[in-house]
Amino acid sequence: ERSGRSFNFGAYHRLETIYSWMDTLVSEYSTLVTKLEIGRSYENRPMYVLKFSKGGNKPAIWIDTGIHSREWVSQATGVWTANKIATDYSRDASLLDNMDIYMLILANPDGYDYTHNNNRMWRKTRSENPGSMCRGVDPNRNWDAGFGGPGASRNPCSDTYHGPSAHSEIEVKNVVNFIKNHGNFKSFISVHAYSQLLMYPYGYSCKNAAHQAELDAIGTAAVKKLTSLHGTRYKVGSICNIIYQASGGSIDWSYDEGIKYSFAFELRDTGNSGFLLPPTQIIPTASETWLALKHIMEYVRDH
Ligand SMILES: O=C(CO)C[C@@H](Cc1ccccc1)C(=O)O
Ligand SMILES: [Zn+2]
Repeated sequence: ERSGRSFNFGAYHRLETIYSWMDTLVSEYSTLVTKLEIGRSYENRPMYVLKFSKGGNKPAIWIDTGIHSREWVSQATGVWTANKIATDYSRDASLLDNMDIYMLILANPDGYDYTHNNNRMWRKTRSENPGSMCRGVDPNRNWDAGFGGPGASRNPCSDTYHGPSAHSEIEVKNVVNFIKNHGNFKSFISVHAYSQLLMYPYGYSCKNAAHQAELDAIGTAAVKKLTSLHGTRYKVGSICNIIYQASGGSIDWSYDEGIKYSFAFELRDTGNSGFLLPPTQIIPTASETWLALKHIMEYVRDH
């Protein structure tokens, strides 16, 4: 069946359902979308990346959702966005004439499964920590960017535990290897929830990034378009300045790798529902976020 028609984009789905939906998307848009396995998780679940391309290997944009498993509107937005890219660009291919887009919708599959079957509020990976009863590393503190600095915990029982070493988590290592092997990413976008923020580096320190003014201008323009749809208000700024100091974050690593256009979204809401955002808000959230994503991607294409 056509993935776009029978699949309910306005609901939160289990891991298996999202995986099988990916296969219907690929089969339906086989000239545009391919599915790559970039590695496996700690519990041996495949990490599938969807590649959107008109052929060959062009300068690329990375989008990951669901790195923190409890932030369900992030993965749901990833699913909606993948479908949107496929449906829009199988007709109007302007963006994909010059760029490829890679989407990792389930960046933390073990954690996502755990939120459905055990603990809805689980955030981290599910790796075992030697010498501790507590499991999991915060995958957004595990990157080699100010690793182990302020804004992460050395306590395995903490939700911001940075892990024994940078890239200790296979879920992080798989992405690092993929990005390095590809070697031509221009943009790295990581999607979280909640707080309604569009952030750029750095988190590991409150110093200005070299391209701070440009990133701020892009973010401000992107958020203006987002707000135009449903009036949702976002703040723009560096991670350290508008949320808190956080070391070992993914977009700090990508920026310091030379991927200039590195951003992190914090989707709806501002705390009323928090991580338990009602499914009725999935499509409005994904739709408004698309306007910001599209702005960023078109800017990257043109610069
Ligand atoms: O999960 C969060 C709730 O989405 C906030 C994010 C804020 C953040 C986002 C990107 C890089 C570093 C920190 C986090 O603490 O990792
Ligand atoms: Zn998060």
